[in-house]
Amino acid sequence: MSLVVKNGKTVVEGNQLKAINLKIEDGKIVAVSDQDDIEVADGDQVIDLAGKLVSPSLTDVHVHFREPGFEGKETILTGSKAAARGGYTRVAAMPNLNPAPDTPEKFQAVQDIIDQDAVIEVLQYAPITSELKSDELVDMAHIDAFAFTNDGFGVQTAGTMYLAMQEAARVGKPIVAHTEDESLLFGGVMHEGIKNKELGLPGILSVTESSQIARDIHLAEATGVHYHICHVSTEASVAAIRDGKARGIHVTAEVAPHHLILNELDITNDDAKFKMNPPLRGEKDQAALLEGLLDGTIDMIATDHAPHTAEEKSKGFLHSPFGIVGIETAFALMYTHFVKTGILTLETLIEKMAITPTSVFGFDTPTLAVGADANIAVFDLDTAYTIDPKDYLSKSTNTPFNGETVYGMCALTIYQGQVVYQA
Ligand SMILES: NC(=O)N[C@@H](CC(=O)O)C(=O)O
Ligand SMILES: [Zn+2]
Ligand SMILES: [Zn+2]
Repeated sequence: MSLVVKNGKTVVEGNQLKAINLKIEDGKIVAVSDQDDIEVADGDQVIDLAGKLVSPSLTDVHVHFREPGFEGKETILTGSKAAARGGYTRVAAMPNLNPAPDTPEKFQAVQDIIDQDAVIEVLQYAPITSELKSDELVDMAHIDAFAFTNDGFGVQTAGTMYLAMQEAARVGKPIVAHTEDESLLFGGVMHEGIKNKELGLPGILSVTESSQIARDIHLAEATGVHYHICHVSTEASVAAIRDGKARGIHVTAEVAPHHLILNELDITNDDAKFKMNPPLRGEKDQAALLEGLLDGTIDMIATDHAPHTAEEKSKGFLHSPFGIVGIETAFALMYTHFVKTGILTLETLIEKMAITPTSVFGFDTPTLAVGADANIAVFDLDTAYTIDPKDYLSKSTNTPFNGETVYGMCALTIYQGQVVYQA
């Protein structure tokens, strides 16, 4: 039995679309046509897309699925279903878990849950240091992760980071970094700018992030490692990355939709739905992130999907955990704020959400060509949708975007030829 997906549209270039019809068999795309001429045999399943956008499915290199240890917030099953609802068929999950997967055995235990429960491809990161504390390196040669990261925490000393990068370079794996110098934190919970003063809350300086990025870019140069930076949030960070790239250092970076769409002035009150790490920054930072995305300094969009329970998030900026969910709404929010407004083309958006997240890490790059794996996302660009927490497949609903009306919600996701989400 085959699956025929007809009457879609796909991007040719920029915002230019053309008709597309596809036939899928045994997990592969076996026919592609711009005419409605694909043969349908008895028993084939046919899905009529009525003009919706067909894209290679998305990849998110930064999610938190919380299993093992924090299953009340999310699990690999619920997180992967939520990702499928967002149009993703590949995600990379952060290792700030309990226990952290910092030995081959603990890593394999998470892999076993993924093998059993994940509805899409879930790649698990391993920590850089034991228990994500900044001293003892994990056994990088014997942990089967595609990359190492202490996300949630910065690596606090240059010496530890230097040794980690040296070893990662030796085993041919990237170092992925949450950059935060804790000696520059001073108890901050919100960007040190305008809003924290209005609300009387301790601020997080921009240099808390950018000084560690500058340090690490020099260390990456010295060690030759592929150094990838998580959730870049400040103007100075973008400048440091631009400079590093210009000097030929192997540095790559991601930005989260919330840092592109919002800034500190969007925070209405002491409500932790706006609390994430790094924080919503100033207007100049927001503009610099967009500029960095457009000029290629920032390679990709990653959601930093960080689920927390409503109870945990009810305690204001001082006492709630950092983080917001994002994987179910990232494409629609980006489409609504940047493509519909003419700032990004549809081609660029797909590039930053489906193509560069794969090419940067050496994963298979998805295409809509005959012979390719049938990993496909379909987005409805024409129907308005109000983001409703009741619709989430994630266990958690902590985001400031609930209630916002958007275009571009995912209508269908196909992973290895199987429908893993249908609206
Ligand atoms: N981004 C966040 O605010 N929180 C993340 C940790 C992280 O990504 O640093 C989390 O695990 O909740
Ligand atoms: Zn982080
Ligand atoms: Zn994170």
